[in-house]
Amino acid sequence: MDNNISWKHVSRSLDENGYALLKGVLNESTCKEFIAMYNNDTLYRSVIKMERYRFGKGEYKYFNYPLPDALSTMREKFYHQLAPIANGWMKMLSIDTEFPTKHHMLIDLCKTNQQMRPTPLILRYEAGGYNTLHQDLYGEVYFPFQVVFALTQAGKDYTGGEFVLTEQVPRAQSKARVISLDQGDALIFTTNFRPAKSTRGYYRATMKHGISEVTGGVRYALGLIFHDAT
Ligand SMILES: O=C(O)CCC(=O)C(=O)O
Ligand SMILES: [Fe+2]
Repeated sequence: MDNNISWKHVSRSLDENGYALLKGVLNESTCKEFIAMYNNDTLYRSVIKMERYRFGKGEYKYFNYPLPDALSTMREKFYHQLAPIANGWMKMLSIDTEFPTKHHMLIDLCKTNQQMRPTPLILRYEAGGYNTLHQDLYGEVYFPFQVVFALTQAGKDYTGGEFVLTEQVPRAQSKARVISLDQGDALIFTTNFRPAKSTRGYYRATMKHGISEVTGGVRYALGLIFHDAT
């Protein structure tokens, strides 16, 4: 993983937009290693066919514990940098939550709420696949940011399949953003809301994410969610 991430840029972009795009975080061989893991079923605790739950069309697999080392390490590193930003948001919104500095301490908090199952996942979509707008909340304990890594290359491995982020403020319809990811890029984004500024201070702008329809080829992505699930 590229360690030259500018966390100042990340913090500013999250504050302004609710997401931050990091170019070229994973190299091509690391992306291929994750894709190769997809068919190793010993690595996963469950396989979800998205149609069955009307989540969209495609398939994803939740990793089991112990996570592959590379994934555990990335989760700890990202968490450590994102926790202070999350705490800043909680303050802005007057929410009485303070996230611990280390990821294993968040996992301990999850355990106290019976959230014990890992949530990192790999997703796979073929032509016609898509992911409906949603939020990845799996219990009362949740970390407000998550990360998605593009494992395949748009325009080469697949077409369509763009990341969509919507933002909804009170008494208005949703605004959508489409974010183009290249293979190896990481997108950090808010799981359920961002602080938006008004004349009376900050309020919560609800955000959801999804994937537009894949029109050809096969698209893979790796999702890194920090809290465990019930
Ligand atoms: O890029 C993808 O397919 C995953 C999008 C998503 O829902 C996530 O990362 O949580
Ligand atoms: Fe998601």
